[in-house]
Amino acid sequence: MNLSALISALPPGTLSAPSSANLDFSVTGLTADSRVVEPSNLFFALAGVKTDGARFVQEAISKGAAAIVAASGAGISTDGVAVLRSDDPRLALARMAAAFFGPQPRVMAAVTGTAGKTSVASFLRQIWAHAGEKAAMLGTTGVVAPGRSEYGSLTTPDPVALHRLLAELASEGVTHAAMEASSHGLDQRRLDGVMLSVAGFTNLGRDHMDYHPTMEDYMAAKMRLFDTLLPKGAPAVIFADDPWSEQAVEVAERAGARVLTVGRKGGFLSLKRVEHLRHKQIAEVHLDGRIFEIHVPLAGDFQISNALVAAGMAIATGTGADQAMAALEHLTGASGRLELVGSTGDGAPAYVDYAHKPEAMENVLDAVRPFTTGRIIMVFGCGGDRDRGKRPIMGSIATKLADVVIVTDDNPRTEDPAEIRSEILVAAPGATEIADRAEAIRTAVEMLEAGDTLIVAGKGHEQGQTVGDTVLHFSDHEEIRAALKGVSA
Ligand SMILES: CC(=O)N[C@H]1[C@@H](OP(=O)(O)OP(=O)(O)OC[C@H]2O[C@@H](n3ccc(=O)[nH]c3=O)[C@H](O)[C@@H]2O)O[C@H](CO)[C@@H](O)[C@@H]1O[C@H](C)C(=O)N[C@@H](C)C(=O)N[C@H](CCC(=O)O)C(=O)O
Ligand SMILES: Nc1ncnc2c1ncn2[C@@H]1O[C@H](COP(=O)(O)OP(=O)(O)OP(=O)(O)O)[C@@H](O)[C@H]1O
Ligand SMILES: N[C@H](CCC[C@H](N)C(=O)O)C(=O)O
Ligand SMILES: [Mg+2]
Repeated sequence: MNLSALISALPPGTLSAPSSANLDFSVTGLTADSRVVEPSNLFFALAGVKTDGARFVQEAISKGAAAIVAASGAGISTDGVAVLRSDDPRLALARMAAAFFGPQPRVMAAVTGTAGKTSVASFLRQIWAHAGEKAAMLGTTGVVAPGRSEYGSLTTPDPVALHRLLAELASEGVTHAAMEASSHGLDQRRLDGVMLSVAGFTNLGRDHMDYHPTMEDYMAAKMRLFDTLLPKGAPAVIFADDPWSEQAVEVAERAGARVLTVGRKGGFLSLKRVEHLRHKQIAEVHLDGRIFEIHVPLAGDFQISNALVAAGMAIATGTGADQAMAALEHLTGASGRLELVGSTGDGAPAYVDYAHKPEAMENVLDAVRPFTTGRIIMVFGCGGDRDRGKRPIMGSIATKLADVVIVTDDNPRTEDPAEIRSEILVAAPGATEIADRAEAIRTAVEMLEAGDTLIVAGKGHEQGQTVGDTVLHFSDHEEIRAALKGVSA
Protein backbone atom coordinates (compact mmCIF):
# COMPACT_ATOMS: atom_id res chain seq x y z
CA MET A 1 0.00 0.00 0.00
CA ASN A 2 1.25 3.50 -0.87
CA LEU A 3 2.56 5.27 2.24
CA SER A 4 1.21 8.72 1.24
CA ALA A 5 -2.23 7.19 0.66
CA LEU A 6 -2.02 5.38 3.99
CA ILE A 7 -1.15 8.60 5.82
CA SER A 8 -3.95 10.53 4.16
CA ALA A 9 -6.45 7.87 5.32
CA LEU A 10 -5.63 8.71 8.96
CA PRO A 11 -7.49 11.17 11.16
CA PRO A 12 -5.73 14.55 11.00
CA GLY A 13 -2.97 15.01 13.56
CA THR A 14 -2.12 11.31 13.84
CA LEU A 15 1.32 11.73 12.29
CA SER A 16 3.58 14.41 10.92
CA ALA A 17 5.98 13.73 8.09
CA PRO A 18 9.01 15.89 7.23
CA SER A 19 7.98 18.13 4.33
CA SER A 20 11.09 17.15 2.36
CA ALA A 21 10.41 13.42 2.56
CA ASN A 22 9.23 11.50 -0.48
CA LEU A 23 6.56 9.13 0.82
CA ASP A 24 5.29 8.08 -2.54
CA PHE A 25 6.28 4.43 -2.28
CA SER A 26 4.69 1.18 -1.30
CA VAL A 27 4.91 -0.30 2.22
CA THR A 28 4.50 -4.05 2.62
CA GLY A 29 3.46 -4.13 6.23
CA LEU A 30 3.76 -2.57 9.69
CA THR A 31 5.48 -3.79 12.82
CA ALA A 32 6.72 -2.60 16.21
CA ASP A 33 9.15 -5.51 16.52
CA SER A 34 12.55 -5.16 14.83
CA ARG A 35 12.98 -8.94 14.97
CA VAL A 36 10.27 -9.51 12.39
CA VAL A 37 10.85 -6.54 10.05
CA GLU A 38 10.63 -7.45 6.37
CA PRO A 39 11.79 -5.38 3.38
CA SER A 40 9.70 -2.21 2.85
CA ASN A 41 7.95 -2.49 6.21
CA LEU A 42 7.10 0.54 8.30
CA PHE A 43 8.81 0.19 11.71
CA PHE A 44 7.23 1.72 14.83
CA ALA A 45 9.79 2.53 17.51
CA LEU A 46 7.73 2.27 20.72
CA ALA A 47 8.83 2.90 24.30
CA GLY A 48 7.75 -0.16 26.26
CA VAL A 49 7.69 -1.62 29.74
CA LYS A 50 10.96 -3.53 29.36
CA THR A 51 12.84 -1.62 26.67
CA ASP A 52 12.59 1.15 24.07
CA GLY A 53 11.95 0.32 20.44
CA ALA A 54 14.10 3.34 19.48
CA ARG A 55 17.10 1.15 20.36
CA PHE A 56 16.24 -1.18 17.48
CA VAL A 57 15.85 1.33 14.66
CA GLN A 58 19.22 0.43 13.11
CA GLU A 59 18.32 -3.26 13.15
CA ALA A 60 14.98 -2.48 11.51
CA ILE A 61 16.68 -0.41 8.81
CA SER A 62 19.26 -3.11 8.15
CA LYS A 63 16.39 -5.53 7.56
CA GLY A 64 14.85 -3.18 5.02
CA ALA A 65 12.44 -0.90 6.94
CA ALA A 66 11.28 1.76 4.46
CA ALA A 67 10.31 4.38 7.06
CA ILE A 68 10.21 4.77 10.82
CA VAL A 69 7.44 6.06 13.08
CA ALA A 70 8.70 7.44 16.41
CA ALA A 71 7.61 9.60 19.33
CA SER A 72 7.88 13.32 18.72
CA GLY A 73 10.80 13.79 21.10
CA ALA A 74 12.69 10.52 20.47
CA GLY A 75 16.28 11.04 19.38
CA ILE A 76 17.05 8.53 16.65
CA SER A 77 19.35 8.52 13.64
CA THR A 78 18.22 6.80 10.47
CA ASP A 79 20.83 7.41 7.75
CA GLY A 80 18.29 9.20 5.57
CA VAL A 81 15.35 6.81 6.07
CA ALA A 82 12.21 8.94 6.60
CA VAL A 83 11.04 9.42 10.19
CA LEU A 84 7.36 10.14 10.81
CA ARG A 85 6.61 11.66 14.18
CA SER A 86 3.66 11.22 16.48
CA ASP A 87 2.75 12.48 19.96
CA ASP A 88 1.17 9.06 20.54
CA PRO A 89 2.95 6.45 18.40
CA ARG A 90 0.87 3.55 19.78
CA LEU A 91 -2.28 5.37 18.66
CA ALA A 92 -0.66 5.94 15.27
CA LEU A 93 0.12 2.21 15.01
CA ALA A 94 -3.49 1.26 15.81
CA ARG A 95 -4.95 3.70 13.30
CA MET A 96 -2.44 2.79 10.60
CA ALA A 97 -2.98 -0.93 11.14
CA ALA A 98 -6.73 -0.32 10.74
CA ALA A 99 -6.19 1.67 7.53
CA PHE A 100 -3.64 -0.84 6.17
CA PHE A 101 -5.72 -3.99 6.68
CA GLY A 102 -9.08 -2.38 5.86
CA PRO A 103 -12.37 -4.23 6.40
CA GLN A 104 -13.70 -5.16 9.85
CA PRO A 105 -16.84 -7.14 10.67
CA ARG A 106 -19.77 -4.72 10.40
CA VAL A 107 -20.79 -5.07 14.05
CA MET A 108 -17.83 -4.90 16.41
CA ALA A 109 -18.40 -5.31 20.15
CA ALA A 110 -15.85 -4.94 22.94
CA VAL A 111 -16.28 -5.84 26.61
CA THR A 112 -14.13 -4.72 29.50
CA GLY A 113 -14.07 -5.43 33.25
CA THR A 114 -11.87 -7.35 35.64
CA ALA A 115 -13.74 -10.64 35.38
CA GLY A 116 -16.18 -12.02 32.85
CA LYS A 117 -14.77 -10.61 29.59
CA THR A 118 -14.05 -13.97 27.98
CA SER A 119 -17.41 -15.32 29.14
CA VAL A 120 -19.36 -12.32 27.82
CA ALA A 121 -17.53 -12.36 24.47
CA SER A 122 -18.18 -16.07 24.15
CA PHE A 123 -21.88 -15.71 25.10
CA LEU A 124 -22.36 -12.80 22.70
CA ARG A 125 -20.93 -14.85 19.83
CA GLN A 126 -23.25 -17.72 20.76
CA ILE A 127 -26.31 -15.44 20.90
CA TRP A 128 -25.53 -13.94 17.51
CA ALA A 129 -24.87 -17.39 16.03
CA HIS A 130 -28.17 -18.62 17.48
CA ALA A 131 -29.88 -15.68 15.77
CA GLY A 132 -28.36 -16.77 12.45
CA GLU A 133 -25.50 -14.27 12.18
CA LYS A 134 -21.99 -15.18 11.03
CA ALA A 135 -20.29 -14.36 14.31
CA ALA A 136 -16.83 -14.53 15.86
CA MET A 137 -15.19 -13.99 19.22
CA LEU A 138 -11.59 -13.22 20.05
CA GLY A 139 -9.91 -13.07 23.41
CA THR A 140 -8.00 -14.93 26.10
CA THR A 141 -9.10 -18.33 24.87
CA GLY A 142 -8.31 -17.53 21.24
CA VAL A 143 -10.47 -17.05 18.16
CA VAL A 144 -13.77 -18.79 17.49
CA ALA A 145 -15.57 -18.20 14.19
CA PRO A 146 -17.33 -20.33 11.58
CA GLY A 147 -14.62 -22.79 10.51
CA ARG A 148 -12.09 -21.50 13.04
CA SER A 149 -11.09 -22.42 16.56
CA GLU A 150 -7.61 -21.17 17.40
CA TYR A 151 -5.84 -21.10 20.75
CA GLY A 152 -4.97 -17.55 21.87
CA SER A 153 -2.21 -15.80 23.74
CA LEU A 154 -3.08 -12.19 24.60
CA THR A 155 -6.58 -11.15 25.72
CA THR A 156 -6.43 -8.16 23.38
CA PRO A 157 -4.01 -8.77 20.49
CA ASP A 158 -1.59 -6.05 19.33
CA PRO A 159 -3.05 -3.81 16.61
CA VAL A 160 -1.23 -5.46 13.71
CA ALA A 161 -2.36 -8.98 14.65
CA LEU A 162 -5.81 -7.65 15.52
CA HIS A 163 -6.49 -5.84 12.26
CA ARG A 164 -5.01 -8.64 10.16
CA LEU A 165 -7.44 -10.98 11.91
CA LEU A 166 -10.46 -8.65 11.61
CA ALA A 167 -9.81 -8.23 7.88
CA GLU A 168 -9.56 -12.02 7.44
CA LEU A 169 -12.80 -12.54 9.37
CA ALA A 170 -14.56 -9.88 7.29
CA SER A 171 -13.33 -11.52 4.09
CA GLU A 172 -14.68 -14.87 5.36
CA GLY A 173 -18.11 -13.25 5.67
CA VAL A 174 -18.13 -12.70 9.45
CA THR A 175 -20.46 -9.76 10.13
CA HIS A 176 -20.44 -9.76 13.95
CA ALA A 177 -17.40 -10.00 16.23
CA ALA A 178 -17.09 -9.79 20.00
CA MET A 179 -13.73 -9.00 21.55
CA GLU A 180 -12.23 -8.50 24.99
CA ALA A 181 -10.74 -5.17 25.93
CA SER A 182 -8.08 -5.74 28.60
CA SER A 183 -6.77 -2.79 30.59
CA HIS A 184 -3.30 -3.36 29.07
CA GLY A 185 -4.88 -3.39 25.63
CA LEU A 186 -6.84 -0.20 26.27
CA ASP A 187 -3.89 1.59 27.87
CA GLN A 188 -1.58 0.58 25.03
CA ARG A 189 -4.07 1.72 22.39
CA ARG A 190 -4.39 -1.80 20.92
CA LEU A 191 -8.09 -1.22 20.07
CA ASP A 192 -7.94 2.37 18.93
CA GLY A 193 -8.47 1.43 15.29
CA VAL A 194 -11.57 -0.70 15.91
CA MET A 195 -14.92 0.74 14.73
CA LEU A 196 -17.10 -0.15 17.69
CA SER A 197 -20.87 -0.61 17.54
CA VAL A 198 -21.29 -1.42 21.24
CA ALA A 199 -19.22 -1.65 24.40
CA GLY A 200 -19.83 -3.57 27.64
CA PHE A 201 -18.67 -3.37 31.27
CA THR A 202 -18.82 -6.24 33.76
CA ASN A 203 -17.12 -5.23 37.03
CA LEU A 204 -13.94 -3.94 38.60
CA GLY A 205 -11.80 -5.70 41.19
CA ARG A 206 -8.17 -6.06 42.06
CA ASP A 207 -6.01 -7.09 39.11
CA HIS A 208 -2.79 -6.11 37.37
CA MET A 209 -1.56 -3.96 40.25
CA ASP A 210 1.93 -4.59 38.91
CA TYR A 211 1.05 -2.52 35.83
CA HIS A 212 -1.42 0.06 37.10
CA PRO A 213 -0.21 2.21 40.01
CA THR A 214 -3.68 2.58 41.59
CA MET A 215 -7.24 1.23 41.24
CA GLU A 216 -8.25 4.66 39.88
CA ASP A 217 -5.61 4.39 37.16
CA TYR A 218 -6.82 0.85 36.39
CA MET A 219 -10.44 2.07 36.19
CA ALA A 220 -9.40 5.01 33.97
CA ALA A 221 -7.71 2.60 31.55
CA LYS A 222 -10.90 0.53 31.38
CA MET A 223 -13.02 3.66 30.90
CA ARG A 224 -11.08 4.59 27.72
CA LEU A 225 -13.43 2.09 26.08
CA PHE A 226 -16.36 4.40 26.82
CA ASP A 227 -14.89 7.89 26.93
CA THR A 228 -12.53 7.59 23.96
CA LEU A 229 -13.26 4.59 21.75
CA LEU A 230 -17.04 4.19 21.66
CA PRO A 231 -18.60 6.55 19.09
CA LYS A 232 -21.04 9.11 20.55
CA GLY A 233 -24.61 7.80 20.66
CA ALA A 234 -23.55 4.15 20.50
CA PRO A 235 -24.89 1.78 23.18
CA ALA A 236 -22.89 1.11 26.36
CA VAL A 237 -24.16 -1.96 28.24
CA ILE A 238 -23.18 -1.75 31.88
CA PHE A 239 -23.63 -4.35 34.61
CA ALA A 240 -25.42 -2.37 37.31
CA ASP A 241 -24.68 -4.32 40.50
CA ASP A 242 -20.95 -3.76 40.90
CA PRO A 243 -19.50 -1.15 43.29
CA TRP A 244 -17.89 0.53 40.26
CA SER A 245 -21.03 0.44 38.07
CA GLU A 246 -22.19 3.93 38.98
CA GLN A 247 -18.87 5.43 37.99
CA ALA A 248 -18.89 3.50 34.71
CA VAL A 249 -22.41 4.80 33.98
CA GLU A 250 -21.30 8.39 34.70
CA VAL A 251 -18.29 8.11 32.40
CA ALA A 252 -20.35 6.60 29.59
CA GLU A 253 -23.14 9.17 29.95
CA ARG A 254 -20.69 12.04 30.01
CA ALA A 255 -19.15 10.69 26.81
CA GLY A 256 -22.55 10.72 25.12
CA ALA A 257 -23.12 6.97 24.99
CA ARG A 258 -26.61 5.43 25.10
CA VAL A 259 -26.33 3.75 28.49
CA LEU A 260 -28.23 0.49 29.04
CA THR A 261 -27.88 -1.08 32.48
CA VAL A 262 -28.40 -4.77 33.24
CA GLY A 263 -28.61 -6.76 36.48
CA ARG A 264 -30.64 -6.55 39.67
CA LYS A 265 -30.40 -2.76 39.57
CA GLY A 266 -30.56 -2.78 35.78
CA GLY A 267 -33.01 -0.54 33.95
CA PHE A 268 -32.77 -2.25 30.54
CA LEU A 269 -32.54 -5.93 31.47
CA SER A 270 -33.74 -6.16 35.02
CA LEU A 271 -33.05 -9.35 36.97
CA LYS A 272 -35.92 -10.03 39.34
CA ARG A 273 -35.23 -13.52 40.64
CA VAL A 274 -32.68 -16.33 40.29
CA GLU A 275 -33.10 -19.91 41.38
CA HIS A 276 -29.77 -21.72 41.60
CA LEU A 277 -29.63 -25.42 40.83
CA ARG A 278 -26.31 -27.28 40.81
CA HIS A 279 -25.69 -27.22 37.07
CA LYS A 280 -28.25 -24.67 35.91
CA GLN A 281 -30.10 -21.54 37.00
CA ILE A 282 -33.55 -20.17 36.39
CA ALA A 283 -33.64 -16.40 36.00
CA GLU A 284 -36.59 -14.03 35.68
CA VAL A 285 -35.69 -11.03 33.57
CA HIS A 286 -37.84 -8.00 32.77
CA LEU A 287 -37.40 -6.08 29.55
CA ASP A 288 -39.66 -3.32 28.32
CA GLY A 289 -42.60 -4.51 30.41
CA ARG A 290 -42.17 -8.13 29.33
CA ILE A 291 -41.19 -11.00 31.64
CA PHE A 292 -38.85 -13.77 30.51
CA GLU A 293 -38.14 -16.91 32.54
CA ILE A 294 -34.85 -18.30 31.31
CA HIS A 295 -33.24 -21.63 32.14
CA VAL A 296 -29.49 -20.96 31.86
CA PRO A 297 -27.54 -24.23 31.68
CA LEU A 298 -24.54 -22.93 33.65
CA ALA A 299 -23.46 -22.93 37.30
CA GLY A 300 -22.45 -19.77 39.17
CA ASP A 301 -24.38 -16.59 39.94
CA PHE A 302 -21.76 -14.62 38.04
CA GLN A 303 -22.65 -16.40 34.82
CA ILE A 304 -26.14 -14.84 35.00
CA SER A 305 -24.47 -11.41 35.19
CA ASN A 306 -22.29 -12.28 32.20
CA ALA A 307 -25.27 -13.65 30.27
CA LEU A 308 -27.22 -10.43 30.86
CA VAL A 309 -24.36 -8.22 29.68
CA ALA A 310 -24.05 -10.37 26.55
CA ALA A 311 -27.81 -10.36 25.92
CA GLY A 312 -27.88 -6.58 26.40
CA MET A 313 -25.09 -6.14 23.87
CA ALA A 314 -26.83 -8.42 21.37
CA ILE A 315 -30.19 -6.65 21.69
CA ALA A 316 -28.46 -3.25 21.48
CA THR A 317 -26.95 -4.28 18.15
CA GLY A 318 -30.18 -5.48 16.60
CA THR A 319 -30.86 -9.04 17.78
CA GLY A 320 -34.52 -9.51 18.72
CA ALA A 321 -35.19 -9.78 22.46
CA ASP A 322 -36.98 -13.13 22.04
CA GLN A 323 -34.08 -14.55 20.07
CA ALA A 324 -31.48 -13.29 22.54
CA MET A 325 -33.37 -14.67 25.55
CA ALA A 326 -33.96 -18.01 23.82
CA ALA A 327 -30.25 -18.25 23.03
CA LEU A 328 -29.39 -17.98 26.74
CA GLU A 329 -31.01 -21.38 27.26
CA HIS A 330 -28.34 -22.97 25.03
CA LEU A 331 -25.19 -21.26 26.31
CA THR A 332 -22.00 -23.23 26.68
CA GLY A 333 -19.52 -21.85 29.21
CA ALA A 334 -16.14 -20.68 27.95
CA SER A 335 -13.54 -23.42 28.47
CA GLY A 336 -12.31 -23.58 32.07
CA ARG A 337 -14.89 -21.21 33.56
CA LEU A 338 -16.47 -23.20 36.39
CA GLU A 339 -16.33 -26.17 34.05
CA LEU A 340 -17.37 -29.55 35.38
CA VAL A 341 -14.61 -31.95 34.35
CA GLY A 342 -15.87 -35.08 36.10
CA SER A 343 -17.13 -36.58 39.33
CA THR A 344 -16.08 -39.36 41.67
CA GLY A 345 -18.11 -42.58 41.81
CA ASP A 346 -20.14 -41.17 44.69
CA GLY A 347 -20.88 -37.92 42.90
CA ALA A 348 -18.36 -35.38 44.22
CA PRO A 349 -17.77 -32.96 41.34
CA ALA A 350 -14.39 -31.61 40.18
CA TYR A 351 -14.40 -28.20 38.48
CA VAL A 352 -11.74 -26.27 36.59
CA ASP A 353 -12.02 -22.53 36.99
CA TYR A 354 -9.95 -19.59 35.74
CA ALA A 355 -10.21 -17.55 38.95
CA HIS A 356 -6.76 -16.02 39.33
CA LYS A 357 -7.76 -12.84 41.11
CA PRO A 358 -9.42 -12.23 44.48
CA GLU A 359 -13.00 -11.34 43.51
CA ALA A 360 -13.19 -14.15 40.98
CA MET A 361 -12.06 -16.64 43.61
CA GLU A 362 -14.62 -15.33 46.08
CA ASN A 363 -17.41 -15.62 43.51
CA VAL A 364 -16.55 -19.14 42.55
CA LEU A 365 -16.35 -20.36 46.12
CA ASP A 366 -19.66 -18.66 46.92
CA ALA A 367 -21.22 -20.24 43.84
CA VAL A 368 -20.49 -23.84 44.87
CA ARG A 369 -21.13 -23.51 48.60
CA PRO A 370 -24.93 -23.96 48.42
CA PHE A 371 -24.48 -27.33 46.69
CA THR A 372 -21.68 -28.63 48.86
CA THR A 373 -22.93 -30.63 51.81
CA GLY A 374 -19.37 -31.75 52.63
CA ARG A 375 -16.12 -29.84 52.12
CA ILE A 376 -14.92 -27.48 49.41
CA ILE A 377 -11.41 -28.49 48.41
CA MET A 378 -9.49 -25.77 46.60
CA VAL A 379 -6.25 -26.14 44.64
CA PHE A 380 -4.58 -22.98 43.37
CA GLY A 381 -1.40 -20.95 42.97
CA CYS A 382 -0.45 -17.50 41.68
CA GLY A 383 1.45 -16.54 38.53
CA GLY A 384 5.02 -15.28 38.67
CA ASP A 385 6.06 -11.89 37.25
CA ARG A 386 2.53 -10.62 37.91
CA ASP A 387 0.85 -8.64 40.71
CA ARG A 388 2.46 -9.86 43.96
CA GLY A 389 -0.03 -8.07 46.19
CA LYS A 390 -2.87 -10.39 45.25
CA ARG A 391 -1.10 -13.47 46.66
CA PRO A 392 -1.89 -13.09 50.39
CA ILE A 393 -5.36 -11.77 49.53
CA MET A 394 -6.13 -14.94 47.58
CA GLY A 395 -4.59 -17.07 50.34
CA SER A 396 -6.89 -15.49 52.87
CA ILE A 397 -10.03 -15.77 50.70
CA ALA A 398 -9.34 -19.46 50.04
CA THR A 399 -8.82 -20.10 53.75
CA LYS A 400 -11.98 -18.25 54.68
CA LEU A 401 -14.29 -19.79 52.07
CA ALA A 402 -12.89 -23.28 51.36
CA ASP A 403 -12.47 -26.12 53.84
CA VAL A 404 -9.29 -27.66 52.47
CA VAL A 405 -6.71 -25.48 50.69
CA ILE A 406 -3.82 -26.84 48.66
CA VAL A 407 -1.35 -24.23 47.43
CA THR A 408 0.60 -25.19 44.33
CA ASP A 409 2.35 -23.65 41.30
CA ASP A 410 0.71 -21.64 38.50
CA ASN A 411 3.11 -20.33 35.86
CA PRO A 412 6.00 -19.27 38.11
CA ARG A 413 7.69 -17.73 35.05
CA THR A 414 11.04 -16.22 36.12
CA GLU A 415 10.24 -16.08 39.86
CA ASP A 416 11.22 -18.64 42.50
CA PRO A 417 8.07 -20.82 42.80
CA ALA A 418 8.70 -21.51 46.50
CA GLU A 419 8.76 -17.77 47.16
CA ILE A 420 5.41 -17.29 45.38
CA ARG A 421 3.86 -20.10 47.40
CA SER A 422 5.20 -18.67 50.64
CA GLU A 423 3.62 -15.29 49.85
CA ILE A 424 0.25 -17.03 49.54
CA LEU A 425 0.81 -19.28 52.57
CA VAL A 426 1.52 -16.34 54.89
CA ALA A 427 -2.21 -15.64 54.78
CA ALA A 428 -3.39 -19.23 54.48
CA PRO A 429 -2.84 -20.93 57.83
CA GLY A 430 -3.61 -24.62 57.68
CA ALA A 431 -3.13 -24.85 53.91
CA THR A 432 -1.11 -27.73 52.47
CA GLU A 433 1.77 -26.90 50.15
CA ILE A 434 2.36 -29.21 47.19
CA ALA A 435 4.67 -27.66 44.59
CA ASP A 436 3.92 -30.08 41.77
CA ARG A 437 0.54 -29.14 40.33
CA ALA A 438 -0.25 -32.64 39.04
CA GLU A 439 0.48 -34.11 42.47
CA ALA A 440 -1.60 -31.38 44.13
CA ILE A 441 -4.56 -32.29 41.91
CA ARG A 442 -4.09 -36.01 42.54
CA THR A 443 -3.99 -35.46 46.28
CA ALA A 444 -7.14 -33.35 46.16
CA VAL A 445 -9.04 -35.87 44.05
CA GLU A 446 -8.03 -38.69 46.41
CA MET A 447 -9.47 -36.71 49.32
CA LEU A 448 -12.91 -36.32 47.71
CA GLU A 449 -15.81 -37.86 49.59
CA ALA A 450 -19.56 -37.80 48.88
CA GLY A 451 -20.87 -34.23 49.26
CA ASP A 452 -17.46 -32.58 48.64
CA THR A 453 -16.64 -30.22 45.75
CA LEU A 454 -13.20 -29.76 44.20
CA ILE A 455 -12.16 -26.55 42.51
CA VAL A 456 -8.86 -26.36 40.68
CA ALA A 457 -8.42 -22.67 40.03
CA GLY A 458 -6.19 -20.29 38.10
CA LYS A 459 -5.39 -21.96 34.79
CA GLY A 460 -8.80 -22.53 33.23
CA HIS A 461 -8.31 -23.17 29.51
CA GLU A 462 -4.49 -22.90 29.70
CA GLN A 463 -2.53 -25.81 28.31
CA GLY A 464 0.88 -25.06 29.71
CA GLN A 465 2.89 -24.41 32.84
CA THR A 466 5.39 -21.60 32.24
CA VAL A 467 8.58 -22.17 34.19
CA GLY A 468 11.31 -19.67 33.38
CA ASP A 469 10.87 -19.05 29.66
CA THR A 470 9.77 -22.59 28.96
CA VAL A 471 6.16 -23.61 28.51
CA LEU A 472 5.66 -27.22 29.61
CA HIS A 473 2.48 -28.97 28.51
CA PHE A 474 0.00 -28.97 31.40
CA SER A 475 -3.76 -29.24 31.55
CA ASP A 476 -5.84 -29.16 34.74
CA HIS A 477 -8.52 -31.06 32.80
CA GLU A 478 -6.18 -33.91 31.88
CA GLU A 479 -4.77 -34.18 35.40
CA ILE A 480 -8.23 -34.26 36.98
CA ARG A 481 -9.46 -36.90 34.55
CA ALA A 482 -6.39 -39.06 35.14
CA ALA A 483 -6.76 -38.73 38.93
CA LEU A 484 -10.48 -39.53 38.80
CA LYS A 485 -9.70 -42.70 36.83
CA GLY A 486 -7.16 -43.58 39.52
CA VAL A 487 -9.69 -43.30 42.35
CA SER A 488 -12.44 -45.20 40.59
CA ALA A 489 -10.07 -48.01 39.49
C1 LIG B 1 3.48 -5.49 29.74
C2 LIG B 1 2.82 -5.49 28.40
O1 LIG B 1 1.63 -5.39 28.30
N1 LIG B 1 3.63 -5.62 27.34
C3 LIG B 1 3.07 -5.59 25.99
C4 LIG B 1 3.71 -4.45 25.22
O2 LIG B 1 5.07 -4.70 25.19
P1 LIG B 1 6.07 -3.50 25.37
O3 LIG B 1 5.88 -2.58 24.22
O4 LIG B 1 5.96 -2.91 26.72
O5 LIG B 1 7.43 -4.35 25.17
P2 LIG B 1 8.95 -4.09 25.48
O6 LIG B 1 9.50 -5.47 25.61
O7 LIG B 1 9.19 -3.08 26.52
O8 LIG B 1 9.54 -3.52 24.08
C5 LIG B 1 9.33 -2.19 23.62
C6 LIG B 1 9.29 -2.21 22.11
O9 LIG B 1 10.57 -2.66 21.61
C7 LIG B 1 10.34 -3.63 20.63
N2 LIG B 1 11.51 -4.50 20.51
C8 LIG B 1 11.94 -5.22 21.57
C9 LIG B 1 13.03 -6.06 21.43
C10 LIG B 1 13.69 -6.17 20.17
O10 LIG B 1 14.65 -6.91 19.98
N3 LIG B 1 13.20 -5.42 19.16
C11 LIG B 1 12.14 -4.60 19.28
O11 LIG B 1 11.74 -3.95 18.32
C12 LIG B 1 9.09 -4.36 21.09
O12 LIG B 1 8.46 -5.05 20.02
C13 LIG B 1 8.24 -3.19 21.59
O13 LIG B 1 7.54 -2.60 20.53
O14 LIG B 1 3.19 -4.44 23.90
C14 LIG B 1 3.37 -5.65 23.17
C15 LIG B 1 2.74 -5.47 21.79
O15 LIG B 1 1.39 -5.11 21.89
C16 LIG B 1 2.72 -6.81 23.88
O16 LIG B 1 2.98 -8.03 23.20
C17 LIG B 1 3.29 -6.91 25.29
O17 LIG B 1 2.57 -7.91 25.95
C18 LIG B 1 3.33 -8.83 26.78
C19 LIG B 1 3.83 -10.00 25.93
C20 LIG B 1 2.44 -9.36 27.90
O18 LIG B 1 2.74 -10.37 28.53
N4 LIG B 1 1.34 -8.71 28.18
C21 LIG B 1 0.35 -9.11 29.19
C22 LIG B 1 0.71 -8.62 30.59
C23 LIG B 1 -0.96 -8.49 28.73
O19 LIG B 1 -1.00 -7.63 27.86
N5 LIG B 1 -2.05 -8.95 29.32
C24 LIG B 1 -3.32 -8.39 28.98
C25 LIG B 1 -4.35 -8.62 30.07
C26 LIG B 1 -4.67 -10.05 30.41
C27 LIG B 1 -6.06 -10.20 31.03
O20 LIG B 1 -6.33 -9.71 32.13
O21 LIG B 1 -6.91 -10.87 30.41
C28 LIG B 1 -3.80 -8.96 27.62
O22 LIG B 1 -4.50 -8.22 26.90
O23 LIG B 1 -3.48 -10.13 27.31
N1 LIG C 1 -19.07 -11.56 36.24
C1 LIG C 1 -18.16 -12.11 37.02
N2 LIG C 1 -17.98 -11.69 38.29
C2 LIG C 1 -17.04 -12.23 39.09
N3 LIG C 1 -16.26 -13.27 38.74
C3 LIG C 1 -16.39 -13.74 37.49
C4 LIG C 1 -17.33 -13.18 36.57
N4 LIG C 1 -17.23 -13.84 35.41
C5 LIG C 1 -16.25 -14.74 35.56
N5 LIG C 1 -15.74 -14.71 36.82
C6 LIG C 1 -14.61 -15.48 37.38
O1 LIG C 1 -13.45 -15.07 36.65
C7 LIG C 1 -12.88 -16.18 35.95
C8 LIG C 1 -12.47 -15.74 34.57
O2 LIG C 1 -13.64 -15.46 33.80
P1 LIG C 1 -13.46 -14.87 32.35
O3 LIG C 1 -12.40 -15.63 31.67
O4 LIG C 1 -14.79 -14.81 31.70
O5 LIG C 1 -12.96 -13.39 32.72
P2 LIG C 1 -11.92 -12.44 32.00
O6 LIG C 1 -12.31 -11.06 32.37
O7 LIG C 1 -11.87 -12.74 30.56
O8 LIG C 1 -10.52 -12.82 32.68
P3 LIG C 1 -9.05 -12.48 32.06
O9 LIG C 1 -8.85 -11.02 32.28
O10 LIG C 1 -8.11 -13.24 32.90
O11 LIG C 1 -9.03 -12.90 30.65
C9 LIG C 1 -13.95 -17.26 35.95
O12 LIG C 1 -13.36 -18.52 35.88
C10 LIG C 1 -14.67 -16.99 37.23
O13 LIG C 1 -13.88 -17.51 38.28
N1 LIG D 1 -2.75 -18.71 35.29
C1 LIG D 1 -2.55 -17.38 35.15
C2 LIG D 1 -3.61 -16.45 34.88
C3 LIG D 1 -3.10 -15.35 34.02
C4 LIG D 1 -4.18 -14.44 33.57
C5 LIG D 1 -3.75 -13.44 32.58
N2 LIG D 1 -4.92 -13.03 31.91
C6 LIG D 1 -2.94 -12.31 33.17
O1 LIG D 1 -3.00 -11.98 34.33
O2 LIG D 1 -2.20 -11.73 32.38
C7 LIG D 1 -1.26 -16.77 35.62
O3 LIG D 1 -1.20 -15.94 36.53
O4 LIG D 1 -0.30 -17.15 35.05
MG1 LIG E 1 -10.32 -13.03 29.28
